[in-house]
Amino acid sequence: HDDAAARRTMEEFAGFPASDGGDGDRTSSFYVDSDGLQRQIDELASFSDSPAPSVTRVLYSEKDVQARRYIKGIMNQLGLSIREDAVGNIFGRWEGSEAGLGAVATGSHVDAIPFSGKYDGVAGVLGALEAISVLKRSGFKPKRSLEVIMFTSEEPTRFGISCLGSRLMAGSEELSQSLKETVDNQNVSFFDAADSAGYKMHPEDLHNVFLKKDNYFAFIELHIEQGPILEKEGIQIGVVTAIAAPASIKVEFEGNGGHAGAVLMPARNDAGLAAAELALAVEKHVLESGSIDTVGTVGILQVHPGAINSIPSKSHVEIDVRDIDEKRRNNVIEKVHQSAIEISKNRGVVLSEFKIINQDPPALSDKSVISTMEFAAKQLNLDYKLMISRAYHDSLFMARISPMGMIFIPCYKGYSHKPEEYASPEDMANGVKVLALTMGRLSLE
Ligand SMILES: NC(=O)N[C@@H](O)C(=O)O
Ligand SMILES: [Mn+2]
Ligand SMILES: [Mn+2]
Repeated sequence: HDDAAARRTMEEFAGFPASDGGDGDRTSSFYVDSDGLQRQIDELASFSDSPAPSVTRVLYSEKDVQARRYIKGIMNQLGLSIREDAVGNIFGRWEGSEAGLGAVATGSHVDAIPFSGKYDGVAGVLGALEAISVLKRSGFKPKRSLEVIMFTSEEPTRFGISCLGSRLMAGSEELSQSLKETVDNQNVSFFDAADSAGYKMHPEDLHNVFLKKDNYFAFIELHIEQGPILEKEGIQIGVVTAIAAPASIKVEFEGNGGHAGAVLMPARNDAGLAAAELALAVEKHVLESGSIDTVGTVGILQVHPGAINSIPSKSHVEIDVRDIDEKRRNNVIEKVHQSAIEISKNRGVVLSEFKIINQDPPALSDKSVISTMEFAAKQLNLDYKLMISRAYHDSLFMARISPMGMIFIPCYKGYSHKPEEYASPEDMANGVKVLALTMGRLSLE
């Protein structure tokens, strides 16, 4: 990919001759410090509650606080003005010449589910900060301000709520209410956990997290694809056109438990078997949806008391169902609910909870943001592919308050949510350049 084209574009943007220092010239207009970026990715991965190469970084944990401090350190070095809202969404701003105009924002998350990798979310935070460096190095002067956001809790790990920070930014009254009763599996309340991480707040402060609809002119998120398509097809950039609709359900069964030896099979009301049967029912309904785009996962299945010689008296199941077609997904959810009721009847156990935690609509990327990302990839002579995201992202909610777009880069065998997750420095650099060019261009609109 030739930087000359990018340099010409930057000159058009910036309206001044960019230096043409040639190879290795750190000041050349479009230089990505790949080594520096990789160093940051590795350093951030060290803030983990699980051994390398895995990363575990749960919301408001000590490691999360360390990671937040690390990100603010880089924002400081870049001379960005830093703001944090009540729940700890962190904003680093590069003031534009027309600060009154809606800013162009980018960002992602640094929280990581148990035993995952070091690129999910991180690529879109450290990569975004490097994109700002690229623009600053090129001498670019923004008109609209540029803002890098580190969202609080994209992963649903601690409180079962995904995209907690971006949902609130997008004005989720429902969430601001439910957080008042929300506790984690150690019975720690959301507010006590936030307080332990330095985010002391009162429930009514949650409304201050809400952002106005036209707060941002555009929001773009850089992310690893988390699927195998780009790598398989040898394409460098994914231009995301839509994000699939995620839903998550919590189910609890209660039976009467008892002695594994003394209670004969006909006399049992086994909550564990009810959970197992429901897990298979989820798979059945998803496979019968008639579309490959419907996916269903039982990522959490727990039985109580959890003793080999005790019949499970309680079971806890958490189900993740997604599809790019909201109606088709909701049909599956309804069928799963019917199965849960049937199973509880057939097995004489109580369906003590069937709670839909979230049932979000899919999001569409904004056409003009898409064409700007396509323009940027072309300028950089990078092949790109229009594609949908099956994973959800903070972009799903930012789309509610801002024209949204996402940039995907290939990742090794499409691995994600596991330690083997990997994106090459070259692919990271490509993503950073497309993001920088896209933000630069949108900032001048
Ligand atoms: N991008 C990403 O991994 N988001 C997840 O939280 C998900 O489950 O999709
Ligand atoms: Mn993730
Ligand atoms: Mn992510």
